Amino acid sequence: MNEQISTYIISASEAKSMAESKGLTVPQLLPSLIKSAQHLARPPISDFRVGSVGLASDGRIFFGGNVEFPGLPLHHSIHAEQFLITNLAAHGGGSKLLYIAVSAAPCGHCRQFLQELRGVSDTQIVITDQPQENPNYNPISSILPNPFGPLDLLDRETPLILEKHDNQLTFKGNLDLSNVSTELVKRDEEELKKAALVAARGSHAPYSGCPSGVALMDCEGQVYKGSYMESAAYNPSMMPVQAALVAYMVAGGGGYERIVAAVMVEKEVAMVRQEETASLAIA
Ligand SMILES: O=c1ccn([C@H]2C[C@H](O)[C@@H](CO)O2)c(=O)[nH]1
Ligand SMILES: [Zn+2]
Repeated sequence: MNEQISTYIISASEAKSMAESKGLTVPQLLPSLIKSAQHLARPPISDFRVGSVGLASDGRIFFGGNVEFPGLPLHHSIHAEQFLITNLAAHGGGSKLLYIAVSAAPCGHCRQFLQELRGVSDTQIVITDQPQENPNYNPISSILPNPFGPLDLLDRETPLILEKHDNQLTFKGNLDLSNVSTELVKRDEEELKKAALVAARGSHAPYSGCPSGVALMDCEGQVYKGSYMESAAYNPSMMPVQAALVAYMVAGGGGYERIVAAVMVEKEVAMVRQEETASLAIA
């Protein structure tokens, strides 16, 4: 009954059969997966494991866990809900978030970050550590009434976080790769560079107009990319290194020491720059 799941995405067919075998609907299944999501968390500072599990409109289940980074300022941490949204944005193919279960009440930043999803007030949320015996789903609007969100700043046509973005960025000339490990062969450098550009093109940065993306490479030459994602309220934004680390973990990446190279792409002249913060995070 309580088997541990060590994957960050469950296919629609598997989700359906898991639910059926327990006599549950798929939304009812989510709270039973919270322990597995908590198991995926990496919180060496707080030792407080937060798990989140979401059901997407394509029937797949997406996981998120909180991630903390010793040696970095606390605002570099990834909250479980943010992890889940980043996972869904990267792998959901435009699917919406219909249901979300979280182990603990989401903080203010997470409630705000969720506003980046179009129509999220209708998404149903359940908080599993609440005192009542059978916690129920309620709309997100019940935990953040009177929200400030993307439509306060953008027109309705601007793509939101789970929608397709193409920022039309291109390289001006040869990218300076002098910071990239010299052990990397030219082919790997090119691949990393291209992946970071793809990530920057997919970045959700409608508020600053300064998209960015990061690509990481592990010691086996595997590449993981992450797109910067802004929040209408600015501070709960998801930085590109963190987004790439989410991709690394979702793909089953192990310890961070296996990451041997990183490339970040952003506009040459940008009001909002990631370079210094990104360098701090990957040092
Ligand atoms: O909404 C929240 C609130 C907190 N945390 C994490 C952040 C940090 O790693 C730990 C303690 O705050 O819990 C989340 O993941 N989500
Ligand atoms: Zn939070």
